[in-house]
Amino acid sequence: MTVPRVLAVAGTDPTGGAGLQADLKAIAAHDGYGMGVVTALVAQNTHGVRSVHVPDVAFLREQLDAVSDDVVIDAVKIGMLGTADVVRTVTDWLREHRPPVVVVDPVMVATSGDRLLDEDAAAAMGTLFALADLVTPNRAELAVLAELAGAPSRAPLSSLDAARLVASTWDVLVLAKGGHDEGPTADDVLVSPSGSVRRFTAPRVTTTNTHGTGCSLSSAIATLAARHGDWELAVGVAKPWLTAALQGADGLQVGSGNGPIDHGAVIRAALPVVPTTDVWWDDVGSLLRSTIECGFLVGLRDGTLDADVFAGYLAQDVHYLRAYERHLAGLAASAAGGRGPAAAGTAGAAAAGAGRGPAAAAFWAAASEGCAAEARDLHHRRLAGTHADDPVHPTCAEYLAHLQRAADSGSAAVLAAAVLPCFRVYARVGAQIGTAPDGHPFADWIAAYGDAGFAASSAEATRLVEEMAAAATPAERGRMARAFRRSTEWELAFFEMPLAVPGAGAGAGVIAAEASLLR
Ligand SMILES: Nc1ncnc2c1ncn2[C@@H]1O[C@H](COP(=O)(O)OP(=O)(O)OP(=O)(O)O)[C@@H](O)[C@H]1O
Ligand SMILES: Cc1ncc(COP(=O)(O)O)c(N)n1
Repeated sequence: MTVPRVLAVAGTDPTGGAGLQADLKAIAAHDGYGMGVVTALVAQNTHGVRSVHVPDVAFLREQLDAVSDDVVIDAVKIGMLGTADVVRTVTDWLREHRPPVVVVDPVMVATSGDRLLDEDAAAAMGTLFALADLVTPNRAELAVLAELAGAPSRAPLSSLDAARLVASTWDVLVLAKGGHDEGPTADDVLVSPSGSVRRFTAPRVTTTNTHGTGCSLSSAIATLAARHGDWELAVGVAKPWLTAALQGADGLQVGSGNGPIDHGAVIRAALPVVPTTDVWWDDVGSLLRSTIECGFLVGLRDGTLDADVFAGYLAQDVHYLRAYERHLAGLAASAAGGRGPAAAGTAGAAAAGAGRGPAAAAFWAAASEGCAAEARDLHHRRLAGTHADDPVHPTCAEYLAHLQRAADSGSAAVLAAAVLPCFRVYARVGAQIGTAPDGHPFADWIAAYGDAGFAASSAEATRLVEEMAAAATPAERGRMARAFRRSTEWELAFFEMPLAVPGAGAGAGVIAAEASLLR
């Protein structure tokens, strides 16, 4: 089954709620390929129409021909036409290039009350209807069309009779929309030229954000009719989609008047939720591969690493852990509501209370204590007498300076993102290295990397950072992402440091080459 190629011929709405912009969203929401020919440029927003510019009809024809000369059109939806000249131009084009599905939404007056079709143009609509499969008037438009079809203006017909008259007059299906009716349901009635009727009912949604419902419904129906080849199926699928879009409308917060419906409501509900920290993790994929493959870790895994090189690495690790321990303690204090990096208080994740509370504080405090114990143990057990007095290597110093900047940023969320790679990279390295055979020179170290408790800590740290990212402002989330990426770069540099050629920058070259674009 190919993706339906659906052309919308309509006016514009720069705020994206109605007209061509809404059409394209509705078509995309139903897995169609949307195309658009502009009949009128409308300066409007959720409060109403400010002005309308109708381009020359010769240009309109050029737009229409540009599409039909090149693309097979499976369905066309016609919306705002504006003037009688435009109606005639579109009608002439349609006579020559009639696609298999033609839906006309006879847009006459906007929700705001502004006229979108000249009075003399309504009369020209009849010839257009005769070329259509389906016409979708609202209540007021149906009354005008019924009059055009010869109904007496002094004794108005019921909606059903008006729809039957319009359908039989132009041999077209009519969907008489009930959005402007009252009652607990919003019912649309599909009437055929022979007078048969099918009612589509939906709960009425309590909202003032109904801008563009008509445009969206007709585009959805055109796309679905092109796919299913059946009008009742098309209306039956489009109607609950529209109801869901209305239910989501208040959540959009677009404009302060009659806002748009949420065209993405149904799709969003079906999309997988991708945690922010997973997005960051994917972003550093190549750094992680370089880390796993670096000479130091390969030597550690296969046991060929020089013991003195390893001791030199551990000496730097001790320097690192002592600072890292302080940052984790800072996060614990901040999570507990005391003095910590968030105390300087930017509005954002910390202010929203994310990643805070006694459990978060206890987690960071335990992690900090774990670090302190690890540093002491390494210092006494592994380094005794060898590298105990090594000065801080520039790579280690720069990584720590990066963590300090994160701590000084005033955002606990940024600091939490900056400390996270140390958890995650080590847990990943542990999982990758697996278990060492008996007698392996670095067996105890490899066991520490692969410790299940450490993997669980990494998962918990990730969960807390995820919470903070979810509550952060976009700007703060961006700073978190960059702090995370930068720390991951430093993790790689740290592993490359022991085997780096002296004077070559000891890993700093990697940072220069792969550094984040923005710090
Ligand atoms: N409050 C509502 N709750 C549920 N459905 C609604 C509501 N308002 C409108 N609808 C539905 O929206 C669709 C459009 O109907 P409506 O009668 O409002 O057309 P319209 O006036 O052409 O739309 P527009 O607001 O774009 O001009 C119909 O399916 C209608 O039943
Ligand atoms: C270009 C254009 N087409 C149609 C409508 C009707 O939509 P609504 O009645 O929801 O304002 C509109 N406002 N603008």
